[in-house]
Amino acid sequence: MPLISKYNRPVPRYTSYPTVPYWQEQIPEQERWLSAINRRMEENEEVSLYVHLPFCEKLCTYCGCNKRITKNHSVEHPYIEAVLAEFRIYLRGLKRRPRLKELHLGGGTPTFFSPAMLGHLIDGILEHVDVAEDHSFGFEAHPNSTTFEHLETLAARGFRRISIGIQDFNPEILRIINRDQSEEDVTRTVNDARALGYTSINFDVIYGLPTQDQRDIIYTVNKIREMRPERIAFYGYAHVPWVSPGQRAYSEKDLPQGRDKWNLYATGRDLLEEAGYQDIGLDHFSLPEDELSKAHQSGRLHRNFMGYTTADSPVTIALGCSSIGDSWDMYVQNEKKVETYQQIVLVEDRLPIIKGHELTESEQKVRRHILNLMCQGYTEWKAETMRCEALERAVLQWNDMATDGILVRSPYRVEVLPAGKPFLRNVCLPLDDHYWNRQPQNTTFSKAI
Ligand SMILES: C=Cc1c2[nH]c(c1C)Cc1[nH]c(c(CCC(=O)O)c1C)Cc1[nH]c(c(C)c1CCC(=O)O)Cc1[nH]c(c(C)c1C=C)C2
Ligand SMILES: C[C@H]1O[C@@H](n2cnc3c(N)ncnc32)[C@H](O)[C@@H]1O
Ligand code: MET
Ligand code: SF4
Repeated sequence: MPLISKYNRPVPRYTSYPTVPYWQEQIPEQERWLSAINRRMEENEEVSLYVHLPFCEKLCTYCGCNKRITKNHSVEHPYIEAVLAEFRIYLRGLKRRPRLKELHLGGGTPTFFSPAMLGHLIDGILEHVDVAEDHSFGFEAHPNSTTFEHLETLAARGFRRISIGIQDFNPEILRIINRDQSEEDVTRTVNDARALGYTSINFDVIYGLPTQDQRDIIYTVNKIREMRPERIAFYGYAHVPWVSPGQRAYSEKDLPQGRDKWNLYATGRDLLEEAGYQDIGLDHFSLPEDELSKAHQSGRLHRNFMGYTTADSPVTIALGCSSIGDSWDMYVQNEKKVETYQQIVLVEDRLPIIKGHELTESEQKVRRHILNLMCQGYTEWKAETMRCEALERAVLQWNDMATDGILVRSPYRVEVLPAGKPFLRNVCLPLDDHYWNRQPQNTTFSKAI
């Protein structure tokens, strides 16, 4: 397939636009960020809350997330106190009482924390907010540390969604990526979650792990078919050893690349579709009865830093180290180092913002087009409000892509074809003014496939 060689180059994942490497130099002021949130909340007091819980007991060598490895659980208490202190700083600055629509505990490993500590965290948040009737609360679970008590504690506080890190089911692959997890751990977590009333279970799975081959993907997808989680995040392994030195633990020669990696993806996708999962766009599959599939069909899909969601993008307040907040016209990111984060919040009593970006009007339009492509597979600009300069360059490049058969063009419209779905990131690239003004060094983004 020649398309692979043409499109398999470093491309941003577009979890944000502009992407983080192109954010402004200056650090945004706390007051500016608070007024951006307040402005947004004047129209809609709903809030999406993300809490980053960075600790893990053991390093999975492929991991590209912001995490801290330790077996010392005395870190739990000061960290939770810092998160609650950070939330209180927000509450002081907000003009309205938030109505909590989404709550997501990400990591690192939220289940590193004891159930009691997580209960304390959630209670400390819920006491200051109203909860939206159609709220969606979820957390990331490591199968080897998720107990019945964790699931029970969070279910009692309104959690109905759980995302389980699987990566691969083959014990040999798990050994190579230094991951302690058994099939029994996963089955137990899934069964307990279902028994406790969780309605949406997600599995994170990765293709392209070191030494992973067709048999591993088939084996893994067959296990998925048996357990039937509502959603699958099927990620391509991102090799970024300059950010995640743990990835130097294995030889690059063992990484499936190019056509081999593509075939792993294609096999996984075909088997998932055969089992009734729908491809809803970049990396994500879901069963037709799941909210995500329904939102996809009715055009209500939204995408944020954590993947796809169904909400109409309320403001995201992000707590914890390295978290990213988003008011649609502004992003901020928190200090990444645990100790510095805690010092700023607990001692200096201010928000730990270390970078951010205020979007210009044209950046907001580009962001809208990228979201449309990622969430609906098409975008349009007949309306004056959707026009921006970036489209002039984009249209030229899209016309070329149309001849490759990955998208169709019509006046004021571009639509990605099924054959183009794996190249969604490439279809967004022509819109990225920052990228074309200043092309990055090779060590910024991971490859498309
Ligand atoms: C739980 C771990 C997380 C994963 N992604 C994120 C978290 C917290 C959120 C995230 N992902 C990226 C950014 C940077 C934002 C941007 O530039 O727009 C954030 C905040 C993008 C990203 N993700 C990975 C890499 C290498 C990059 C940057 C470069 C690029 O755009 O390619 C690796 C990676 N991390 C996660 C996944 C699923 C993943 C790759 C598939 C989890
Ligand atoms: C949160 C999820 O992110 C995925 N994840 C973490 N690191 C990487 C990487 N380097 N490449 C691809 N996916 C990754 C895992 O599947 C994890 O469960
Ligand atoms: N840490 C958990 C796991 O690996 C959750 C996903 S990775 C952030 O299973
Ligand atoms: S994959 Fe999950 S458990 Fe493993 S190091 Fe990354 S955050 Fe921790």
